[in-house]
Amino acid sequence: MSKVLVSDSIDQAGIDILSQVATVDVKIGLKPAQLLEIIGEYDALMIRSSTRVTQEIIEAGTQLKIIGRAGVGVDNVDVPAATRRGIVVVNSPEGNTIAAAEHALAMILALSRHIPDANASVKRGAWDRNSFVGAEVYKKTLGVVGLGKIGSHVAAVAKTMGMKLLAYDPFISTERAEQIGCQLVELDLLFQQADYITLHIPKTPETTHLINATTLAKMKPTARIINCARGGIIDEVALAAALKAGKIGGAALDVFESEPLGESELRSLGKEVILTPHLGASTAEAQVNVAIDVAEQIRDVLLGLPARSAVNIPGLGPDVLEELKPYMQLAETLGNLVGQLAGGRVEVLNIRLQGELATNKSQPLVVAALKGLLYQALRERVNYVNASIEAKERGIRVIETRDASIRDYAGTLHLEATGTLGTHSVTGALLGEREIHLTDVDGFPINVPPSKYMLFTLHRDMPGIIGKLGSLLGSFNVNIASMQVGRKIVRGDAVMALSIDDPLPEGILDEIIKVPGIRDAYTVTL
Ligand SMILES: NC(=O)c1ccc[n+]([C@@H]2O[C@H](COP(=O)([O-])OP(=O)(O)OC[C@H]3O[C@@H](n4cnc5c(N)ncnc54)[C@H](O)[C@@H]3O)[C@@H](O)[C@H]2O)c1
Ligand SMILES: O=C(O)[C@H](O)COP(=O)(O)O
Repeated sequence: MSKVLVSDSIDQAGIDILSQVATVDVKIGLKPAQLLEIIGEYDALMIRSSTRVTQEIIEAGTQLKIIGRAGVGVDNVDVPAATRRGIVVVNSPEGNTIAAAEHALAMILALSRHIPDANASVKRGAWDRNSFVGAEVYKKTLGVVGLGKIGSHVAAVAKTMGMKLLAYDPFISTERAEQIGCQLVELDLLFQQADYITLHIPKTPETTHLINATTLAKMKPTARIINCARGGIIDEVALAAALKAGKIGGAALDVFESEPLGESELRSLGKEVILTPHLGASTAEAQVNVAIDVAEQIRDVLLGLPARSAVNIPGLGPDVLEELKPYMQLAETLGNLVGQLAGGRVEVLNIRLQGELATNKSQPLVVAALKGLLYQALRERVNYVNASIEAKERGIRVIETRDASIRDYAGTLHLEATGTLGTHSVTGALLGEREIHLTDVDGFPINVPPSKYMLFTLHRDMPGIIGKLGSLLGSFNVNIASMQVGRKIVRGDAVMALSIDDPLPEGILDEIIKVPGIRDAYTVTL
């Protein structure tokens, strides 16, 4: 049975799903050295934002197949290191969207009405109604930096509170922003005009310290800034200095450059600052959502199925996956087959996506074909995550073409590879919902389902050749399960595809090509 390590606090709903297929160990609060010591035992790791999955951890995780992040941000995971090792990294892109957005909205209102400090003063026994006079958000300007899932929800709710909305997001169209009721503006203008600035962007090299002494100086002295996105987007030292000097009105932070927050000037500031310990996703509802979402993906990957929200398998979103799933196996089988026909050291792989597969959405099929192609060399070490990198590192030139006009089946895949045994090609399609059929080998039309052990011959179409091959195989005790000949013209060149029950014994290929009329023979194991 597989083993899963859960190293951050995850809702029981997720643990229950994992337990269907694996032994689950919940070990929260492990020190990096402790995690390093035990990670080698596990097939999957499930985390939130507290566990740092470094390159060292990934390298020690020799059995790891998947790292599941029960939340959105994967900045605590060395994703490139996982990708190189072929480990799938999955997250829950939407499970905590509402929770994080509502936390940001709560911060806006709490900051405006000094709720935390007023509450603390009453609890201390005071009844001070003068120190906590607040501000209304109605008719104020909210600047939303990052108009993605969370930013859009914040904007939509803020609109209903009567706020004017400005937004900055270089990757969002003006139309989309207008749909949400936001005016897209340049960042400087947003900084200058906003009464509230709320951040909903990822932490990237471009966004690190986006809020710094220079940008803070552009804001209104009354501006309040909210960060429920990622620590490090704000330069905390510069923010504390600006708050102290009265150059900015307030700040509400849920995330910090270093978590847990250590010694910080921010802790000593008054009611103009609210600090929460990374609680954006901490609602009962969000925790159930993310735990189920990620546990299901871990379960699927452990069962050999693809994950729907893998961050390191581009293009394999849930909708695409649903449509392409049956074709992934076809692409993999054809890749494996053509790789063996072409022999080792494949230099070029031509992939033509035909018929209904001739769309950009079919990109994962290219990855699946590469996975199949590399299987002979890498076995279980190649997967959807690292197939493209491995192909690149082996210097395989991949040429993709699309041809929607080829419509002999709904969708067909044509692969041609050049390797040590020359250039060979295969074409395949699905019959019915998911039955894989080879429809062409080396340009000769055939119609056979692939089987585990196969033999292909290139021969002259002439009387007696099938009988001679059958007798030869019989003399080596090889049982033929099915056989089909593909030819273009009578008595011209032809291809024979045989499914056999066992692997071909050593040396028999040399005997086969001695049969008069047979020019070449290839055996493959799929
Ligand atoms: N505090 C929490 O507990 C909590 C919970 C969930 C998510 N988050 C964080 O919130 C942030 C937003 O999450 P989301 O789900 O809305 O992500 P998302 O991907 O849906 O949206 C991010 C948006 O940022 C935009 N963007 C990227 N780079 C930008 C840049 N340089 N300037 C302006 N915009 C840029 C993108 O175009 C996108 O629209 C992430 O950092 C995520 O990790 C925090
Ligand atoms: O990226 C996220 O999903 C949030 O930062 C939530 O983090 P958490 O799961 O550790 O609460």
